Amino acid sequence: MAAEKMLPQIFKFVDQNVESYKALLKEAVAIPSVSCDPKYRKECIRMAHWMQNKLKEVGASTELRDVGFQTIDGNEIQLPPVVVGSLGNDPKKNTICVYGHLDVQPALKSDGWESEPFELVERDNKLYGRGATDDKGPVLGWLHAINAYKGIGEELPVNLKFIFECMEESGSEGLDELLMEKLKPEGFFDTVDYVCISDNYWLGTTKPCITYGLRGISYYFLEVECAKMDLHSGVYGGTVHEAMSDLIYLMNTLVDKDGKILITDIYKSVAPLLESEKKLYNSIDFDPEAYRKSIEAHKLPHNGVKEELLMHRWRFPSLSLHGIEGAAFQPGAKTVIPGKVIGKFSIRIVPNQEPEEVEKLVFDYIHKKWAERGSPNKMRITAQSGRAWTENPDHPHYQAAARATRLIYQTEPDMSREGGSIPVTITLQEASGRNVLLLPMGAGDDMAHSQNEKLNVRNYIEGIKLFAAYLYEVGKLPK
Ligand SMILES: C[C@H](N)C(=O)N[C@@H](Cc1c[nH]cn1)C(=O)O
Ligand SMILES: [Zn+2]
Ligand SMILES: [Zn+2]
Repeated sequence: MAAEKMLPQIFKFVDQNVESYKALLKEAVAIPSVSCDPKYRKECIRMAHWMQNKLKEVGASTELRDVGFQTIDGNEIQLPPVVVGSLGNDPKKNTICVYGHLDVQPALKSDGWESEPFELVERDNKLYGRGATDDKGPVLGWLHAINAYKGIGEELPVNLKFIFECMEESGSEGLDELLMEKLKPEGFFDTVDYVCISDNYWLGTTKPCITYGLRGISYYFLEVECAKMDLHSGVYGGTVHEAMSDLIYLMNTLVDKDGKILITDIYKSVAPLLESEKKLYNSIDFDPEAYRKSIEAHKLPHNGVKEELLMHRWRFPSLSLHGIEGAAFQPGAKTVIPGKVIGKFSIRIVPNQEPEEVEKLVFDYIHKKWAERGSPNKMRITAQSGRAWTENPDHPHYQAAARATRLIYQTEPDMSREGGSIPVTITLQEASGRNVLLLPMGAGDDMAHSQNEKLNVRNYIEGIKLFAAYLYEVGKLPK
């Protein structure tokens, strides 16, 4: 069928199937595939099986690849399998490798959700539920786009390969090894021409973007132990060196009130800002005041200057303090001295910071501060890290995605970077040796990881059309 006719037919098919797309997302959201909590590991495994079946239903050949075990507190825990698949092997067609993740961040209604997080609910044309935008909606978008071609009786314009994991929110354990030591030697990437990931968001709420950079992440667990058990503060207070005081001391040495990281030499290897790069930020559509209002922040740092905010979100490192395990976080006046506390913080790392180098700087700094503290308690710090990634956005692959975006949204997409991390992206770039592109489905106010995560119905449905148009545009690229 001629292109002018085929895509409009696909779009019509998509519009006719909106309810079934919502229903499938509801099914996926109902599986609480929280990867960071071993309590939910069975659900992550169930999620991988669910996805394998869905891929089979669209005609893909699939397998579940075992990636071994994870050690938590000395216990070996089975990692969820990675869903690997392929659809089509026509040597005349381009092949796209699509990656996505099926695991989610934890969520409880009591965190402040308006409805049950694992029950997809529609309110005001928005689909609320954990994983709706990160990343179950986008992953299902690929299935629906494939189905739409089938639905109008058309062949897919490309061959597809799939990698769907269930540990992305927890450092993608085991995935790099699967890619580099198994799939690559087996020839999985030999026919891959392009890699596409839909696991980030537009910068704002109206303008689409295509993303060519991600920050990496270096995540730390800082443990201080003063006793083998929690202690009554009335009985033991004044007679022990408290672990919590030591931890707060250490955590308070990491970053100043304006967000400047205080770790010695941490900025040393950050890629210098070039004049040519500086200019890129001027043209990006980003309204700091709307951004501030959307999160109800009192004031933004960097004097609220657009370019500065974007640079500090995309190309400079930031350090966040996340929480303390073992602390009395529940409501009520608990009078306990915790025996052991684990402070959690992370640094979003950027080109040209390497995780090993950052980890060493952090460890050295913490050990120095610990020596200065002079506490007799036991202190231990561990880390898990993923690298930053950037790509060439002038590549024909990006031009194809821009054409698809213009067709769906009738506007020129911004070329953006992303402050978040998808640890496997750079590994996919290295394993395939091909151009990698991030094609976001959701909007900038979707609140991934937060309370009331949502995906706009419009973003979901137009996103499915965008994926279908992207497959078509990549299909036209010379082989
Ligand atoms: C951008 C992506 N959707 C995402 O949310 N990634 C996580 C990855 C991560 C790594 N360690 C823990 N989570 C993120 O950026 O936080
Ligand atoms: Zn996430
Ligand atoms: Zn994600």
